[in-house]
Amino acid sequence: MKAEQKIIVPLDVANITDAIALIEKLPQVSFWKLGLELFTSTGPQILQELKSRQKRIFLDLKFHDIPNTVAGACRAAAGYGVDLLTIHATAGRDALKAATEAVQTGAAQAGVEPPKLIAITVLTSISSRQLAFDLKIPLELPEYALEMALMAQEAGLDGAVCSPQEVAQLRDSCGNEFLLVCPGVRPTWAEKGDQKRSLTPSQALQAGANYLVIGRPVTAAAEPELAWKQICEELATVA
Ligand SMILES: O=C(O)c1cc(=O)[nH]c(=O)n1[C@@H]1O[C@H](COP(=O)(O)O)[C@@H](O)[C@H]1O
Repeated sequence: MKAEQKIIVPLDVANITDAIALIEKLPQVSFWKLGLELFTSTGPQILQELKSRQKRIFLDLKFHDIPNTVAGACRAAAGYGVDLLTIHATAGRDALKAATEAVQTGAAQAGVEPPKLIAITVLTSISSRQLAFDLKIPLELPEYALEMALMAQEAGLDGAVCSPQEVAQLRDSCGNEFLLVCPGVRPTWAEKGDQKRSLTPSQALQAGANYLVIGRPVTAAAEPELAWKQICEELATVA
């Protein structure tokens, strides 16, 4: 796979018009993420736009609820025929197992390929200090992220979302088949914004990430195409 196919760009925009404008501004992007903002504002409508352009789709709805409810949501989401789907590991082992089964059922009922189900370990906007003081988690952040990933793996999920700072450790412990997706990626020239545990694209890939989610460094750049090109050039040096 070419390095640029490992970059997922989020459609973090308010409406379908802005989403289509972004997709058309960056025709080189082959993998798009549909997240909470756009899905809440416009529903699944944008999925058809992406499919008609042969794009891969990460449906990032970050489910977090009781087992019965996440199972229902996963069944419905799997029916859309997307490539990746998220759930929070902190929904717990029973919810993760129920979700794993539900994506298979939902996809089979719709006659589509099931998505890879991946678990959020610790959001990349959370610092070690916030994990300890606000969320009252007594483990060190890397250890906690690893525990969440291992629980997801035991529950039968396909992979996890983690920050680039934990990806090497997760890769070592979870093996090569486990999909590791890293947001919180920042080229040296980009602002961090609300991301607390970032590394550069080349560092994240070298550390073992399968995919990088890179949003604002590209989408909020004065020249998004140029920013995309710079990131691809950086990645080509490691791929
Ligand atoms: O699930 C995600 O994609 C995700 C998990 C996480 O821990 N941190 C995180 O930033 N994300 C998403 O990754 C994207 C990062 O965007 P930028 O910070 O603009 O690069 C956003 O769409 C977030 O919703």
